[in-house]
Amino acid sequence: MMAVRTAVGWTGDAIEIIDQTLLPAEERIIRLSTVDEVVDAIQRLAVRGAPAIGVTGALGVLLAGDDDAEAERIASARPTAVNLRWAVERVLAASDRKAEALAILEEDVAACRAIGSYGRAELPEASKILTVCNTGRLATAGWGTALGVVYAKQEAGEPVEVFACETRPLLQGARLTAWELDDAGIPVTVLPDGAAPALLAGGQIDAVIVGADRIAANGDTANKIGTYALAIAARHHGVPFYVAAPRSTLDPATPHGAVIEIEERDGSEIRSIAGLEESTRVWNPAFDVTPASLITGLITDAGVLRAPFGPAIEGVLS
Ligand SMILES: CSC[C@H]1O[C@H](OP(=O)(O)O)[C@H](O)[C@@H]1O
Repeated sequence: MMAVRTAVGWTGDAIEIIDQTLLPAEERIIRLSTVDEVVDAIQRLAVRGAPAIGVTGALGVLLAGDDDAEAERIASARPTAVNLRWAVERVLAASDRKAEALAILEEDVAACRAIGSYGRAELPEASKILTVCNTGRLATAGWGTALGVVYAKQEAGEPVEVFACETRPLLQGARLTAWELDDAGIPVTVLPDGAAPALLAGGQIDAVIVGADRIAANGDTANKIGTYALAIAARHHGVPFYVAAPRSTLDPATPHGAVIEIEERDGSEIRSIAGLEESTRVWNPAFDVTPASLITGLITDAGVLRAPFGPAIEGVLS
């Protein structure tokens, strides 16, 4: 079994993940020993979160043997998180693929800690943070990105409280962030996604911190659906809005947010909540794009990047 209770680990000949579809009711660790199992786990969000699926993809290449077509199935399992294809292609190009895959895992652990440290320095000592989706140890190989900032504050003995949007339709906030933070002894309040602007209007939130699935060269950021609405409300109420992500989520090949492919998921994820007929039409995008103009800073493992984001991103990737 995994020593560290994070999203993904390597046993030496298989991948182990926490099956996040079962949380919070059950913390079950499952083994992924084939490419089919890896693709299935990524697509049904048994393992999820841009950095975590990147690490899973990297380790998945080791299960694909020398069949690059099988590795491509992993890289294309979900389209929006840049980390997945980036990690698969980096391992495919390596002379020692196992060493490269394990290096990607260890780099993510270190990146999470660096993000935590840089993010902590951005916030008041006692902070109330609003977030969406899940960006903690269930979304990375380490302690998380946006939630990594929260864990860094806890580790430093600074008072921190989190308000977590439930994050419909799959409820990553209500099911996963609340479970993680309760487990860590960090105060967390779950709220309906639609209540976030009213919470921001109340003036008690010190910062909004979210994760990212792909950050374009100009700083436009794709993240869980609902993030854009948070950014608009935060700007309207003068609350700082940060995106926390490792450099592996920066995508210089994508010039701006309008060209980021947004994963559209099956309508059954919505219909099942409301008991809708199969004939009911549904639009179920998994992500949206927040324009760089609404972002206060990009908290990365190389520091906090500020506008103009283009040169700043180029600087940390050069
Ligand atoms: C550490 S950021 C992870 C990022 O991925 C999540 O999406 P999903 O749960 O569909 O994998 C969400 O966008 C998070 O911000």
